[in-house]
Amino acid sequence: MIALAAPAKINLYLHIGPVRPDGLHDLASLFVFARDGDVIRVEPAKSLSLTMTGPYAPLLKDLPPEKNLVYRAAQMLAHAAGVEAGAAITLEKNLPVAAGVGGGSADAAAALNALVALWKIDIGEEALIRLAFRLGADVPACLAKAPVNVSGAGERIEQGPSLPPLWITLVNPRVEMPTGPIFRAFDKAYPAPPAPLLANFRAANYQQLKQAMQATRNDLEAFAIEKAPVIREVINRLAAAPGALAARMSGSGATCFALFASPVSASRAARAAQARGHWAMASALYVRLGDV
Ligand SMILES: C[C@@](CO)(OP(=O)(O)O)[C@H](O)COP(=O)(O)OP(=O)(O)OC[C@H]1O[C@@H](n2ccc(N)nc2=O)[C@H](O)[C@@H]1O
Ligand SMILES: Nc1ncnc2c1ncn2[C@@H]1O[C@H](COP(=O)(O)OP(=O)(O)O)[C@@H](O)[C@H]1O
Repeated sequence: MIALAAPAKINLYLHIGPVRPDGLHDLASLFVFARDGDVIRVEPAKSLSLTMTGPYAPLLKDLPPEKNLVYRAAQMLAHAAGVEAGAAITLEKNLPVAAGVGGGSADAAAALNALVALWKIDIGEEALIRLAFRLGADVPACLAKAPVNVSGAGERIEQGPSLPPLWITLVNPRVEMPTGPIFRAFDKAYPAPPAPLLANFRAANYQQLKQAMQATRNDLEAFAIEKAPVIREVINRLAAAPGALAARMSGSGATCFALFASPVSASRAARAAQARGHWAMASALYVRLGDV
């Protein structure tokens, strides 16, 4: 049996540009990953099957298997590599769904990595990235767990900066925020945005990290707040939490995050959010390549 973490993805910043001919937006982002999230387990089997466990599994139970990103990842990989064997896949779904923390993308990426190992497939990195991108714009970046600079619509990935040790608190006010409509609201407000630029995100220490966060933004935040004003309150509370270095929304929302230099401060902020009835999780971040 092979078990792989499918960690929560966080966009430390997210700069959005124009729509491309393929309908996706050009973007520039720094993706980082928490040490916790969903878990994928794969075992040899004659055919392909998917079992779901965990607190958010019930939200996906009505999704037909061929729409589940994990099952689709397995089917596409088997087809691309000419694999006849099956796999018994288990998805432990701990992350909220349609939440801006890339749960489905992380699951798909972990399933690809796990099945490449289980089926002993010799697939090059570039071919795996191309296959991942067909599953979802975020999936290629989720193949890595270290910080990555992401551009294109998600298919261009480069090693990101090393960061100081960081802990993160993720808070979701239990609002589902489908990604497509948020991009469409952005298009209405900015019919001709400039090309998005990767930030020169230097963050060798906490002071630089704070400055780098102040110099960047999440271009989708205002549009998610329009749909769910509670997001603004969540960000303000996180920013005011003792020890918070920065707070922002991730992806298209509604999950927001704060960064901390100490695990105790991160856990305290998560407990405060849970006491208000929100979903919250505190975790360490993968901050450099050697971490993973
Ligand atoms: C916004 C981001 C930032 O990391 O994250 P999430 O909020 O989804 O976690 C991503 O770009 C989301 O990636 P992902 O969730 O994989 O998107 P997909 O399933 O490929 O696309 C869902 C929809 O989002 C829009 N979309 C997505 C990516 C992109 N670069 N441009 C887009 O316009 C399209 O309308 C698309 O139909
Ligand atoms: N394994 C999966 N986990 C979560 N969502 C999935 C999965 N497979 C398919 N989906 C679909 O993908 C959509 C986006 O989910 P998710 O990746 O959690 O959100 P986001 O892209 O905002 O982070 C969900 O609404 C769901 O219908």
